Parts: sequence; C-alpha cells; structure tokens
Amino acid sequence: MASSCLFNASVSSLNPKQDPIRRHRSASLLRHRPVFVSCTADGNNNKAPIETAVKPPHRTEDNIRDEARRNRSTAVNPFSAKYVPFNAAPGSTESYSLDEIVYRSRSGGLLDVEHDMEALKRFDGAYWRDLFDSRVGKSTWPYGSGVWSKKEWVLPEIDDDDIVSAFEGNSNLFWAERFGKQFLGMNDLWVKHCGISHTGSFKDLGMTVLVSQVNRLRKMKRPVVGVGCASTGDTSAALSAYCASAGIPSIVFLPANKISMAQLVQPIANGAFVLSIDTDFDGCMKLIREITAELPIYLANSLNSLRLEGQKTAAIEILQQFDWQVPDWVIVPGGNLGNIYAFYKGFKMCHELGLVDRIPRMVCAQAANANPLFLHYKSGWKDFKPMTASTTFASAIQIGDPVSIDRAVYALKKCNGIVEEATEEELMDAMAQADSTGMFICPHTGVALTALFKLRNQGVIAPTDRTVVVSTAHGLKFTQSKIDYHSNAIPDMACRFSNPPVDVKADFGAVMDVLKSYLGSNTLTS
Ligand SMILES: Cc1ncc(COP(=O)(O)O)c(C=O)c1O
Ligand SMILES: N[C@@H](CCOP(=O)(O)O)C(=O)O
Repeated sequence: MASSCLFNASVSSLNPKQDPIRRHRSASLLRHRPVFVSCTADGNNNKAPIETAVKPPHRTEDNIRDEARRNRSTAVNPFSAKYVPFNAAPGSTESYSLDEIVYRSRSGGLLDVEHDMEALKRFDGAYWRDLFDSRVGKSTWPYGSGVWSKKEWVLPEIDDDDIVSAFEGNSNLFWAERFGKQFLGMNDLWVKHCGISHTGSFKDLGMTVLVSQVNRLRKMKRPVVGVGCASTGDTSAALSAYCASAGIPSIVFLPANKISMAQLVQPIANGAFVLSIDTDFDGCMKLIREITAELPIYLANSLNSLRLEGQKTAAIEILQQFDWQVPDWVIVPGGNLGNIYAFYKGFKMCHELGLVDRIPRMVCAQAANANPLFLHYKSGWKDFKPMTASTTFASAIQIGDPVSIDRAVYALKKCNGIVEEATEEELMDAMAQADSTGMFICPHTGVALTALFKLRNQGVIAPTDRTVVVSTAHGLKFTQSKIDYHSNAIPDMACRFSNPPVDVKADFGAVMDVLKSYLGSNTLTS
C-alpha cells in the first residue's frame, strides 16, 4: 500500500550504484538542496530510511525529540544487527537478538555485534560519506551526536525516542603542529581529543549506545533494575551520567584509592550507588561479572559488545575529519582492550563499505606497569599471561587481565599493528612535553605519545607519516599527577620538564630580580 512519507528525493528515487551521473547529482543534492517526496513504505531496499536533510520549520511547541518523531520515515528499515560469537567459526549459526540480555557466546567466548553488511552495501561509499557529512554540526535528534550520526551502522533498529544522548562525539582532531615539529620532527601529527567530551573521556561514545539499549529494554518490560560496571574511573563516570539523564539506577564498583578524585566525584554527583572495594580493577571486574549473573543488573563494561559499536565511531570520525583520507598510523592507549578493537572495527567497516580504500596501521600503547598485551606481543603472540598490574600514573589503564584480549590480538594482527610500552618516567615526560606546547593531556595519552617517540626513534614511523594519537581522557581529571610532576615530588623521577612556580616576596625589587633572571635566560628564545 502506498503511503506518504518524508524522503530525500535524491536518495530514495534511485539506486545510486546504477547511475553514476545521477549518483553525483544525488550527492550534491543531499548536501545543498534536498526535497521531500512521497514514496511507498514497501521495504524497497533502494530506499534508505534516513531523515530529511532540510527540515520543516521549527514549531515552538515541539522539542527536538518531538520534531524527530514528526519527521520520522514510515518506510521499512532495511538495516539490522545481531550478536554473534566473536570471530565465529565459518558456518556458525549462533546468534542473538540485541534485545536479549547476553554477554557471552554458548562456549563462553566474547560476542560481537554483526551488521547486515549486504543491506548496508546496497548503498555505495559515496552515499554513506555524504549522509554522514550531511549530519555533522546539526541539532537534529539524534544525529547531532557523532555516534548517532552513524546510527545505521551502530544500532539501526532502535527507535529515536529510546536514545539517551548528550550529543557526544564530533571531538576535536587537533593538529599538534608545535609538538610534532619540536619533539618529533613531524609535520602531520594529530591528536584526536576523545576526552573533550560530556564526562571527559571516550567512554561516552559507547555508553550512549549501551544506555539507550537499556532504556529500550526497560520500556519492553525486560528485567533490568539497574546498570552496573567495574571501573578505573571513566566508565563509571559515563555510565552514571547517561543513566542519570534517563532516570535509570546505576551501580559502580571502584577499586578503593586507585582512581583520581575528579573521577570518583563524577558518579557520586550523578547519583550512582558507588561501592569502593578493597581490590584492584581486575578484582572489581570479576565481582561485577558474578553479580550481574545473579541479579537483574545489566553489565556496562566493554565485555558487552554494544559499547564497542559506539566507540568505533571515533575511527569513522577521524576518516571523516580527513575528508575520507586514511592516516598512516593511529595510536591508542590500551587497558581492558575494547577500544583498540572498536577502532579496528570502525576502520574495517569504512573499508568494506567503500568509504576508503585501506585501513591505517594501529599501535596499542600500554603502561609498563600494566603491560600484559605488550608481553604477549613480544612473545610472538604465544601464551597470554594475565598479570597483577602495578600502580601507574596512567591509573585508568592499570589492568592486568583485560577482558577483550582476544579482540585486541585479532585487531592488531589484521592491521599489521604494533604494541609498545611506556615506563612511568617516559609517560610523565611525554605528558609534560605535550602540555608545554599547549595541550593538557591525561597520562594515558602520555603513554600513547611515548609509543610514538619510540617508533619515530626506531624509524618505524617516518617524519612525514600522517599519524593520529588518540587522547582518551581530559587532563583535568588527572591534575594530581601533574601537580606531583611539576612539584618535583615523585621519588626516583627526574621530572625533566617540570615547571614549578617561583615563590617571591610581594616586593617590587624582588619581582624585578626574578623577572630579569628569567628574561635573561634562554627560555624565551628557545
Ligand atoms: C582514559 C583511558 N584511556 C584508555 C583506556 C583503555 O581503553 P580500553 O580499556 O578500551 O583498552 C581507558 C579504559 O580502560 C581509559 O579510561
Ligand atoms: N578504563 C576503564 C576500565 C574499564 O573498561 P571498560 O571499557 O571495559 O568499561 C574505566 O574507565 O573504567
């Protein structure tokens, strides 16, 4: 039966793959002059259920959710996704609906979210590039989010009404001009500031997806009384913020005295039920897995593959920010090891769906005090040995038994990746050097920058290679480590780049003396 619906004519009235001239026109129409037409809600796969690029005028009585509801397409959604065992054996038929509450495959292995790639492939790379580009920087619900602007590739079947979003993503890709030139002799170095975000880390990207799905499950009357996680600080901050915004109870397990004060106060302020437990992160992770197996508390750690669907959009965003050109290297700090796989998956989907012609090489960087992946890599991927992680300034990656080890190894093998490590002194120096050029990064980003220093020194990364370092959290969450460093208060650390304040009397002569000595030094001319 024919029904009237809102479609962008440039997209809906043709199969873009069949007609390159019209395809070109369709791309420019999408950008510049989209129009509304009637179309049939018959599930015709040549039609994508996308929002219209030009909206009707805003009605004062509507908020952006109402507006999205009013403009919603009535066409059948051709896209879908399901859980399958991670890296399933060929011929495996095991799968689960995303509306099921399941974290592990029948054999106890990890799961992955598998998209109907054939449905996505009915549209070519140019179509997806144009669609994603057309959504950036708008306030349209939910596409104003960097995650939900890629909704068809994330959770294609969720109702826009169920989405819980803070318009996360679309984070700054910062050209590290001075840092690159001064310390590395590089001219094309970039820092993807995933930590300049709603709760100050990349976890927002995954949490919007997971909490949205929980919101949907609760509306479906599924037994979910709350959402829980173990955390080194950032996952709990994101979980509690998104749950608070949706009115869903959150429960967080934190290793006592092992996370920063700024991170601890986030779930407290957002009304989470916070348990401070006398163990490390791996101990908290073990407990939350046992508890969520017993109680109807939904597990929010990245063991849950939904999280990675959101996190993978950071990789897509990097390609988008380079006008769909592929960088040579992407360096990611690793702890529980979900994110390195999420990045790989984002790049891989862009390649497979024709948005780009290759994927970058990736480097996973670990703190030497918590380096099980590095040791595994150095052993030639022989037996993996979990460890007890030691204290590190990169406290959010103080993890010895990462749940996503298999995902990380898979991703690194597929992209010809490398694993590096950073000692405490190396990561703190790298952080201080970056800060001295105008950034304000977290110690985990210091770990990633150390990996870059090492690979540049070894000649693996060339001076002209386009390189992206993923900055995973905001530096303001980790000020105590910077205070310790700049106070030269860290035992056995030279703190070579510290810049402590100068104590001076409130006296004109004393201030003049100090300034003359400073101006006379080489500092200003270097
Ligand atoms: C700031 C920060 N950087 C890096 C990571 C590592 O991410 P992943 O656990 O996905 O390896 C985490 C969390 O583990 C984090 O909180
Ligand atoms: N750094 C993380 C550790 C847990 O990682 P997750 O991605 O599995 O939730 C944190 O901030 O808690």
